Amino acid sequence: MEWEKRTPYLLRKHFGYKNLKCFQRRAIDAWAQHRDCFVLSASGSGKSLCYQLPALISNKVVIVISPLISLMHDQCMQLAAAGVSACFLGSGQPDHGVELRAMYGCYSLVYMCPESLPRLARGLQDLAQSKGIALFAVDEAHCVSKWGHDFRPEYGNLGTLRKDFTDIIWRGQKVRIPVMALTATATDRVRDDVLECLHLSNPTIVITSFNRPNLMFTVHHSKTTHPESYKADFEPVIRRYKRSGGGRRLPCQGLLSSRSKPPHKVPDLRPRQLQDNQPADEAAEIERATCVARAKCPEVAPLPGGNLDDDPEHIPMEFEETDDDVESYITQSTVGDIQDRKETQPSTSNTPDIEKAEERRGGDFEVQSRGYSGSKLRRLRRKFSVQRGGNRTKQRSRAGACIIYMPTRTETVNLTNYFRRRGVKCMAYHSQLPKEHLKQVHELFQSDRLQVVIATIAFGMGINKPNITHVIHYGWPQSLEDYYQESGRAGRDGALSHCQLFVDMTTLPTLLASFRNKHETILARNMLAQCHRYAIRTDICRTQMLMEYFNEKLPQKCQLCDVCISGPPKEEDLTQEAIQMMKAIKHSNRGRGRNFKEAVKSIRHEGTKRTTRLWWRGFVRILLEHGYLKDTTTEKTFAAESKHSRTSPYLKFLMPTSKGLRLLRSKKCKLKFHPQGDMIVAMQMNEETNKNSPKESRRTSPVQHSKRKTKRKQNSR
Ligand SMILES: Nc1ncnc2c1ncn2[C@@H]1O[C@H](COP(=O)(O)OP(=O)(O)OP(=O)(O)O)[C@@H](O)[C@H]1O
Repeated sequence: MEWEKRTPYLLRKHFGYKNLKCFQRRAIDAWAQHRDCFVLSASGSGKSLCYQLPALISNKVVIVISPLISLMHDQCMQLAAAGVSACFLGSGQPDHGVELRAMYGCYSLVYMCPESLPRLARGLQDLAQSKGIALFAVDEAHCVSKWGHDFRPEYGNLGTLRKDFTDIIWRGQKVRIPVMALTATATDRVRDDVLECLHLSNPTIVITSFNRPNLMFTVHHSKTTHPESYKADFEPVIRRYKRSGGGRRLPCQGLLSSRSKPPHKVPDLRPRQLQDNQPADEAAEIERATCVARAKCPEVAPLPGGNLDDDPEHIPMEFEETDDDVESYITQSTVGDIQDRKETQPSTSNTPDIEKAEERRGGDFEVQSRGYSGSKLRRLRRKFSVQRGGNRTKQRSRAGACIIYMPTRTETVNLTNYFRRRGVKCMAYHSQLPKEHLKQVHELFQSDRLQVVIATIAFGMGINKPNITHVIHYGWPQSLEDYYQESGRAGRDGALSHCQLFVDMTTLPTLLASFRNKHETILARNMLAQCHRYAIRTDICRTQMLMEYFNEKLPQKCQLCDVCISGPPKEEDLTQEAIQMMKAIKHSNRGRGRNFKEAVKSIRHEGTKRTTRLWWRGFVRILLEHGYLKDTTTEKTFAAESKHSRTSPYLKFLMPTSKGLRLLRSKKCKLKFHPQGDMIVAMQMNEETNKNSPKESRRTSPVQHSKRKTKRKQNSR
């Protein structure tokens, strides 16, 4: 094929790769045949190259539709480093000359938001007929679909591309400009929706495995809203980053310096090599970033005096108290929603304070950047190659970088403070912080000068940083698409990386506030149910479960996740419990079944060692999954939307199935199951209460308990 001849040279020259990956070859081949294409490939697999290379091969312009300015900016910077001219257009572009030059074909790649498309329609037509447009690439194409996890209504208008650029006259010939849609997260339904909305005609579908074999998925139970939990859950992270030099002394600067205390004289215990390699200006840069943020934000509260060391025992010996702490207060004060200063404790409220789509988009920021071409391009390229090859980067990234996702904005700030007090260099990121601050976080993190970012979902799309070794989700994600996409930020260099999920298994995930119609609410709850199922199951490999969600069958277990490593818990004979539940719901079956809570109450009254509703909820879900019971309410609402409809955690009215009734009649049947996450937590809680309660009340059923009570009353009479 003609295009393949130039590829090795271009690949080596601009990107330093030897070969195209198989899926990249297929996508570019479709483009070369003027065919539309849909590319579905794991995050970090290299989708960008599928539309970047056509620009270089054809010497025409590639128009890339992208959802966030920050994302476009990152890509332009990376292309500049690769010696490819690129620019982005739209509200974030301060230089109007860039738009003019872009429409004259001065840049190989032109990025724009979908909102800009109607305004630029005329210019694009002219460009297509003059310099020529090689391709329209719709990046993060799942935003097109309202079934996707990042729906953007403006993406719905992109269907016009196919109509408007089908018969373009270029150098006397009629050409059809292909459209390429790319995404890393799309279920079958989302994929079909994208194809339909974009009006792709007879597209080539390129689907690769979703699997990222270097990601270790683990799930942990944690009372994520409990004040003690930060300590238990984050100590390993803190230790890692303290060791790698996160808490060194920062130089005092400007308005912050007068507030800081003189440093304690403590011996510097850090390894020699580390001390020598740590540039002092980085910390100053972080500080400067927040100074700027503070200056820009009118509602900044005065800095609190004298309470930097209200937790002195937590200031590590080898780290002097840092001015970074002061910065954390600035970060708080820019939030405006934090009242007191006891924020080293997690929020006790479990109510998420963000609306998902808004938060994700709100995390975008404007960038003062013109296009990259000519001498500017060469300068940038030199600068980047020095940074890339430099020793400093290697030294800094030894512990890897880490993103911690918190469910609420308040909690991002709380945890940032907590980390800083323990000497870890980190910054908060959420949509309500000043844009200047967000931009700085991006830049510092990207250039390895910041190790930990504590963020809401606003920080995610487009973070293409190779050495992120840990992504932690602290609280229930809203969907497995979200979870997988955000976790996909880890291990992009191919190195083994950790994706940890901390959830409170005693609670059910709740929806973030948003405008949804009834159907969308059902869908969103269904997505939550999938997250719950993922976290609670103790007997299926986590990666296999994630792949199953994306309709991919992974033939082997990953051998990395917590289920594969520790193995499922021992099977228990739960026949008696199954019969108890079956009996409890059988008798009040009047067409709609028995309320789950009432059923548990009646079982407790009869006497059982399984006293918590939490345990029964887990167990009922097993029975539902195995077809012994059905949930009449969730069946109606979930069945249409989910292949896992039986496993919804939101139990309401239960009825035995014919299989369940057969179990009641049979004398020999034995039911053995692995207890699930919530059942294990319930049993542990039970044990603890038994340990702490007086001996006589241990392991007594409510019936025994009430009998004992009457006896006591009689005696006293
Ligand atoms: N042919 C190739 N050979 C080797 N490495 C490659 C190749 N193509 C891409 N990569 C590398 O893969 C990494 C991810 O690339 P890219 O940002 O395009 O991923 P992506 O699929 O767009 O991810 P996301 O969906 O998360 O945005 C980059 O660091 C890039 O260097």
